[in-house]
Amino acid sequence: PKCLLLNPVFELCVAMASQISDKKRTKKTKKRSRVESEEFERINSLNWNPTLTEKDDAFSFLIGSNELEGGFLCLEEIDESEYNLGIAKSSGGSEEKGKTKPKKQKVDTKNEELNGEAKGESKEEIEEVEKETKQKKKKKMKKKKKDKINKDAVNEAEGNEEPPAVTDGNDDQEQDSVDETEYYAWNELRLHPLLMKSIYALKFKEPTPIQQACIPAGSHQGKDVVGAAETGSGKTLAFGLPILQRLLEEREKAERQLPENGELDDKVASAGLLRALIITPTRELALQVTDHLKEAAKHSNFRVVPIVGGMSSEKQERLLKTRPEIVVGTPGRLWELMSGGETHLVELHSLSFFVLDEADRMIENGHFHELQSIVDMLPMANKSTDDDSQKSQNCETVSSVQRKKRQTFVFSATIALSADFRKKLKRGSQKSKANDELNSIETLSERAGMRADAAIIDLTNASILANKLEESFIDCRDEDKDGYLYYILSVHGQGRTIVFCTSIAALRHISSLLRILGVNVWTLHAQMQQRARLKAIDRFRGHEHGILIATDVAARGLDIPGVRTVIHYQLPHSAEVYVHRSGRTARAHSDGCSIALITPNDTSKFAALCRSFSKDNFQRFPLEMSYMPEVMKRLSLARQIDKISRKDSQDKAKKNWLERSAELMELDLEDNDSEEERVNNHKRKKATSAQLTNLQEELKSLLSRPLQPKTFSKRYLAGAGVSPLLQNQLEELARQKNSNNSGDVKRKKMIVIGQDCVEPLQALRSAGPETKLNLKDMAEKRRDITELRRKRRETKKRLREQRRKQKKKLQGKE
Ligand SMILES: Nc1ncnc2c1ncn2[C@@H]1O[C@H](COP(=O)(O)OP(=O)(O)OP(=O)(O)O)[C@@H](O)[C@H]1O
Repeated sequence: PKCLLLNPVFELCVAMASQISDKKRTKKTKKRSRVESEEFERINSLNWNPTLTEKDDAFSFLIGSNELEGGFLCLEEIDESEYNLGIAKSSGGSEEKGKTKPKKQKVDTKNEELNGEAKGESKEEIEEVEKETKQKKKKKMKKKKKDKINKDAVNEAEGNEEPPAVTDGNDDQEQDSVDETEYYAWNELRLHPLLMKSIYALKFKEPTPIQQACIPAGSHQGKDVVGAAETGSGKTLAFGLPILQRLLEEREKAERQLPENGELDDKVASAGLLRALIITPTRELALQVTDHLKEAAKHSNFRVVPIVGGMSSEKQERLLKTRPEIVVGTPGRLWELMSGGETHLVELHSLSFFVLDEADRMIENGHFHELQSIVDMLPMANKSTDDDSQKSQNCETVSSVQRKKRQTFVFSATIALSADFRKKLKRGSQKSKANDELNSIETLSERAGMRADAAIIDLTNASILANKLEESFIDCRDEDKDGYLYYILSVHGQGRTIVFCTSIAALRHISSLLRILGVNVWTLHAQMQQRARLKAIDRFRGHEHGILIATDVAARGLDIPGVRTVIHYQLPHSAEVYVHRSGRTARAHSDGCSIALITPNDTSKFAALCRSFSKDNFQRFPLEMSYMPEVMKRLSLARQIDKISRKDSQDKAKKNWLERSAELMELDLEDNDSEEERVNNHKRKKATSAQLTNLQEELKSLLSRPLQPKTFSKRYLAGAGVSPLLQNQLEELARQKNSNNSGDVKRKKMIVIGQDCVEPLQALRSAGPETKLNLKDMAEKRRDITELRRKRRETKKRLREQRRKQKKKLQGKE
């Protein structure tokens, strides 16, 4: 912060501290660097092969790898034990300190052993080094304590906030295995060493732009933040790290004060109180954010608990009894517990951070009533005490200090920031309209207590879409959609794919068809049980080429590495949802592509979508039409099978319902059918069942072969679905045969089917620019169609009028 930089005494202290730590680090690393420089010289002398492909490079996974270990919490895993129910309820910093110590020692020894082994030192030498290190450590700890006290005195005299501790790399030997220089981009953000430890573990080499912008504003300047950045750009840590940073600083400050005046600081006394409340629109997102923050808070021992619907309230109340500092939840369940007077959730006087993730979704229907109630319960600096006590009936004491200090973070990839956002905030803070509905981001932020000097960080570009996302579309008739979907999934089914539908009916329709066609898919929609929802995501996550068919419940926030393709089977209702859906791919440092299936009815919607992203041309997804006859043949069989099976299960369900109802009412069901009808029914059933068997067998035989283009003949070699090695061998064989037949012009070349079995992004990239669709052409075509329709309507009207007149004339004559 500026105030710290302006303070010469503080600057001097920091400079001295960093000099001392630099000297120590130099001594320690001297020996190691000698060994390393020899090794570097040897490596430098080796020939570098620039043609080495990423595939051949055994170490390519180290570069730009995004296979991050995230992991969803399965419902079965959400257990009290995970949230340290054993921890004493008011766990102060000292307790946590005590808890971490033995672990530290264990890690130290382990690392020292490893270091010793690596350098090939003798046992005596290792012991000597160990002794020396221990002595140095003791001396250092003493000095550090002294320094801290001095620094604190200076800071307090100058009225400054405590700067984050400067790490010298010796505190924790665990960091020795990490090359800190690779993480130099984080230095500017001056994060607490315990947070840096988590960042090393996560292997995030540098902060993302939104993190770079939000961390100083949110942590060191203590500002409210409105953050907008593309999907997958790391917004969770952009608000998560400032929260953890400030909580750590507070804890350390209070711990230092303890031995001096012998009294507990307010904030230490409030340990075990709710400090941060994070609200997300979906349960899956809440669990994911919890997971992510837990990783970041791993070394600082702050507890993060998810409170979401679909789990038993009692279980969640038990989790809240552990008094976690950070709660992440969805508005519905949070409000249910808050309105029921859940102690931990209504003690809001201690709340220092209020976060709205995916804020623009919160103001949409279905969320804002509960959210409004939660927001109204927050102690506000600009409300009168009467108002407060009325609004927060269950809220206990309201400390004005906490009220003033609460920070509000509002984040989304598609925040619709109006030009006079700041002005509105300012006006709002002077005159709050109690009856306003939270139907805009501005009113929502204002009512949540956002201050007028909030940092507004908007890093979205004109198109709002992720940078590394390639978009495309397929224009088709309604009845061909299923065919194209099956085509993409079978010819280009590489990597993970999410297929988005707008309605659950459409989701059920395509998932049933695809399963009949032998494509393994998982489904996710809001009507599913929470346990099944989490299981579907877990399974999808666990399968390299998994396919998830989902409604927009999965559109926001879901972070699954390796999602290569997003297919919009039905276009979403808004541009925002399109952005979020497409944002499930091309996350962090990865790329990906989206494919929209556009029917004639969708064209105007699609054009509006393109306009809102300032795009005037869109790429057509390249299709190999010779596959389509085979695709449609399979699809036709699958549709017939689906129809028969559906009818059968409907009949069974109806019969079961009738029988159950009769049983409940203690009635006997009479069979009114005549003998003839019964025989006919039986015959019909038998015929249907035989038809079903035939269809299934026919489809089975088609599915046993790879998908073939129409011109398939002996000259083609089937290569789809085979291993890459066999594929190469087949291609080589085809090349040999082609070169042998080169004189025969009439004979077709031998082609290996499946050689275009590449992921959609690759197919799109190799398709070339000629496949781009100009939106202006599209608009012209649309105008022509509208004109044609208008003319048709007019002709019809004229004809109707003529007929009416003729009829009248005839009646007059009669
Ligand atoms: N500094 C970083 N370096 C590398 N990866 C990061 C970094 N920060 C976060 N990530 C990873 O990037 C991915 C996306 O992060 P996150 O879910 O926070 O994005 P987001 O911006 O909230 O996306 P969305 O708008 O879709 O919700 C996650 O897998 C996360 O672990």
